[in-house]
Amino acid sequence: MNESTAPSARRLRVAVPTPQHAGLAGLLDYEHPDALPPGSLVRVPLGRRQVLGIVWDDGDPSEAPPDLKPVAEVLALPPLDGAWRALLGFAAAYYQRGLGEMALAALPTALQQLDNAQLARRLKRKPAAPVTREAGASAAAQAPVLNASQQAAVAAVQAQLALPPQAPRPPLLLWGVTGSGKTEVYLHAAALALAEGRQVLVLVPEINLTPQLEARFAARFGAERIATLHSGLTPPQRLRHWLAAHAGTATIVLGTRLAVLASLPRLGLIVVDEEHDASFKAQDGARQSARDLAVLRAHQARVPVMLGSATPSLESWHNAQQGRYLRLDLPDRAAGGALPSLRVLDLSQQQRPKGLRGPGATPPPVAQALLDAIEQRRQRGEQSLLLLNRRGYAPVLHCGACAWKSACPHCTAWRVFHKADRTLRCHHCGFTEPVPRACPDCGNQDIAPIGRGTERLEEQLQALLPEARIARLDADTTSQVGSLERQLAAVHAGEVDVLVGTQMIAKGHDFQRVTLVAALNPDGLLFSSDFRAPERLFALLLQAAGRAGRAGGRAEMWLQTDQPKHPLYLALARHDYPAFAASQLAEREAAGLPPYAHLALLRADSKDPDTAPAFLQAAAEAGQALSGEQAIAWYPPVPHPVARVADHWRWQMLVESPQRAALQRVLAQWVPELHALRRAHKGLARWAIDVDPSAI
Ligand SMILES: Nc1ncnc2c1ncn2[C@@H]1O[C@H](COP(=O)(O)OP(=O)(O)OP(=O)(O)O)[C@@H](O)[C@H]1O
Ligand SMILES: [Zn+2]
Repeated sequence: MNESTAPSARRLRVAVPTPQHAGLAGLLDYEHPDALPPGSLVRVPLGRRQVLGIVWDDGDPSEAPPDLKPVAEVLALPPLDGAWRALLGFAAAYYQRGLGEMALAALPTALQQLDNAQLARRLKRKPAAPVTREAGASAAAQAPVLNASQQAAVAAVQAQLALPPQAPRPPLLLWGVTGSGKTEVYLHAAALALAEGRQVLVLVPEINLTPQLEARFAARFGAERIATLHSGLTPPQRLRHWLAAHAGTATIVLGTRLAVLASLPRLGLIVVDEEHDASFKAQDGARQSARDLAVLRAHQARVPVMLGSATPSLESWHNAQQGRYLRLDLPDRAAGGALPSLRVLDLSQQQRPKGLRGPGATPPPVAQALLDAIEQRRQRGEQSLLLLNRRGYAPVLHCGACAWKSACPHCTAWRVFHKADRTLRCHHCGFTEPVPRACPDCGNQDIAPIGRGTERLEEQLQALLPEARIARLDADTTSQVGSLERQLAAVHAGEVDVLVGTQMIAKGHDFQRVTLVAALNPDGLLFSSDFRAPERLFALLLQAAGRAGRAGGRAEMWLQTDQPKHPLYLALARHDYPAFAASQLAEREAAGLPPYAHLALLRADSKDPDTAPAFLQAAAEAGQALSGEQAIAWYPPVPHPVARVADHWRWQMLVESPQRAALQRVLAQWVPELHALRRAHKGLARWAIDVDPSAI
């Protein structure tokens, strides 16, 4: 024992935000006179900076060497509990990230900047009232009487809540057709957990779905109990809501994928709505899946987790078939309406509508029969939704004289023509320029848009239906704070006859007057190279169809396609998700794809075209040498589907194994080698491992 160490000086292991690429696990030693409970938030010196850190485990006084740097400040906050630290520990290991990096990234950034006095003031404040229409609704909002299937689903949650801690709790997969009252099940299940004094975590895939769900929870339970966590909050808002969850004053925490890592000391139930949605998988940082972490978190915390969807992910469906998840079905619409019938329009058989002929006219956006159906709805005071999964006016501008096209100079992609502000915008790197008056290459004045996005659809439709009130909902029309809420309110109020939009209009909304939904150009996804594309397309179309006929009465879903007999569309027409899932799972099994195999991608970018593939090639060789007898397949590097973005060449290589544990073991051995290889490939801009990638 070192005599010069003060007897009370403690050595503490502190998680600090060192990036994984620095090669540090993220736990560094500091000293402090007192024992600090694990989970304490501290400020510590790191290099020349002072950073936020988390005391990770118990200190050891006997080992404290004399040269340790002292903890600079201890934040006056309750410590992060052991369950939270266990969750982060698992997540960092599973996604191959540094523990400190991942744990600190899960905390609000504003926590870095506040001193104890400021923090104390924040803690006294209540969470901000949610900004929603119904925010002021009384806490006594009426709950409908649940139907038998809903009751059975709620009973399953109740049974799990009553189990002793160590008893197994299979995740609950709530498979309910659109409009079957899944949200009502969540509300009742939440009430049970709240009644026991527990916190409820509700995850939704997209930020634009939070306002309406928040409104329903607020109407039932009171807005003051709710904290929201999503990327649309300002740093002070996010801090306030995070603190409310951490202190336990917020008993309902509702948010997008980042909310799964919130500190919830009294967690009692997790709900993942639209669990199939790809947005739950982060596309940067640790690239974690919030859905998968929700299942893990519930398991660790010994609380029920409910995954809800009309079109479950094939992974969850497979888990239910294997008996690992418990499936609960809501086969009927709660309010009594029938599911819409499908009308497939064979595009090759269609006539052009009047008024869109002559030179320069693009093919009609909607066939005449569909146009007539929309007009009939309008005259009856009903609404139509038109889905086109491409925003902007046209995906590319083109010069007829010299064949110039609006390529992005920084990416292997076209720049999209946006007519409203007359710009060409790259949707990959953001590079934006005014539209040239003439062809930049040959000076020809006649440069024309090719193809159609939502902006052009809106314009063309207005010409075809001059009396209709047409609105558009996409990332461009909803970029300003509050604009989404305003536009949705106009639709709910019946001030819109036809709503045109991207997938944003397809998900989750409880529109009461919509009786027709049309997908104008869905075929593209049928032939995508992404193995999950059919699953996504089926989910999107079924979700979209689900927006129609929610108040009862007859409703229709129209599809414009060149492939009227495609099996995916035939299954959709029967609303037959199980048949679709069975055929997809058979294909996945035959091809050795998830859920029958486990994947990881190593991605790398470089400014020059050669470094990234060379790094990946070396990485693949290093991997092969590691895996020995284990059942691991190492694939050669391939360019990313969009090969260059923002002047960087993007490459990736796939690692695959039929066993998740084997893949995890080999990845953990591989990562240190990658750090070494990275130093030997100076031109590499960045690299990252993506475990369970959403596309390959
Ligand atoms: N038991 C019930 N009795 C009467 N109406 C109900 C019942 N449960 C839900 N509803 C109503 O049915 C409609 C659809 O319910 P909800 O939005 O919960 O369905 P959902 O399954 O979440 O829908 P989706 O997945 O399509 O978004 C809502 O207007 C809701 O108020
Ligand atoms: Zn670009």
